[in-house]
Amino acid sequence: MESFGARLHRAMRERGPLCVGIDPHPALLAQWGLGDDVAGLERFARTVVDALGDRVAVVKPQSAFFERFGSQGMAVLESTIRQLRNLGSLVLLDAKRGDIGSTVRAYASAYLDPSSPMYVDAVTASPFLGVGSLAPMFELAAEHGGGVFVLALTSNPEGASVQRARSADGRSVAQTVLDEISQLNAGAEPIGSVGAVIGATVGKTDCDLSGVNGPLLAPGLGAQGATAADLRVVFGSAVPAVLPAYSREVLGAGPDPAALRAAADRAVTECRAVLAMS
Ligand SMILES: O=c1ccn([C@@H]2O[C@H](COP(=O)(O)O)[C@@H](O)[C@H]2O)c(=O)[nH]1
Repeated sequence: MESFGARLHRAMRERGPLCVGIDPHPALLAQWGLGDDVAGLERFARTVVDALGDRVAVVKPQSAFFERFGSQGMAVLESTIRQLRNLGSLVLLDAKRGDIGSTVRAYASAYLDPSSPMYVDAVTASPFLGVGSLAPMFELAAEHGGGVFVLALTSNPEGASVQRARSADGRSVAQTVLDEISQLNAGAEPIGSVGAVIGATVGKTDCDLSGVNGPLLAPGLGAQGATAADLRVVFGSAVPAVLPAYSREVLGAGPDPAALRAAADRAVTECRAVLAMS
């Protein structure tokens, strides 16, 4: 069975280094002429899937925008995941799950067990209860060729006070998370299946990314103010491992499918230029 790292590596080579989020904000639904209701949610998600599902390497539905419509929203999320998988893009569910290990086991079976209706290629996870508490996710991902992206240095300004704080041995919390990811990915080729989330907005960091050997998901581009050029500043020589992520910047071009595709193409061209410079 092919690992998530290998599948992602190939998808980025074939389709370009880009992750597009499906974030149906109420303001975007209105901008697209859709209601802030389940029918609007369904139409929004379907339009993004049809426009981008066969050309973007990774699509990242943001679970929160589906959850807010209860069980009907979750049904839309399930069918969105299914449609994306049929069109060949990798599905990264942005759910940022984390808990004590016995509960994480349930999250793992919800998202990383192929028999689950919510089965995706990869999921985002929060390490606030310790990276080790996420072990059931890492184990199930490894068993079924899935991936896990662990928050390290998030794109929001509030993250720094926790993530840049120093732990007892002098390393930042973010570096501690990255070092644990490095151990999980050690020896993996072409790249490991446990990724780190590092915002494109965070500026120069003193983090050592050289041993991570996993994908580096970079949200914060576009609507949050970061540009493709910032990727070099944040990631330095690790920039080839970056998976740039855009949501509102691309979605704002909709609902015209051709305009959505053009926005995604622009993003991939800009990012490819930066990633190729290293
Ligand atoms: O550090 C993080 C982690 C996750 N996100 C998520 O990414 C998208 C960003 O949306 P934009 O419209 O491109 O700003 C959103 O779903 C966030 O929850 C993040 O922004 N930062």
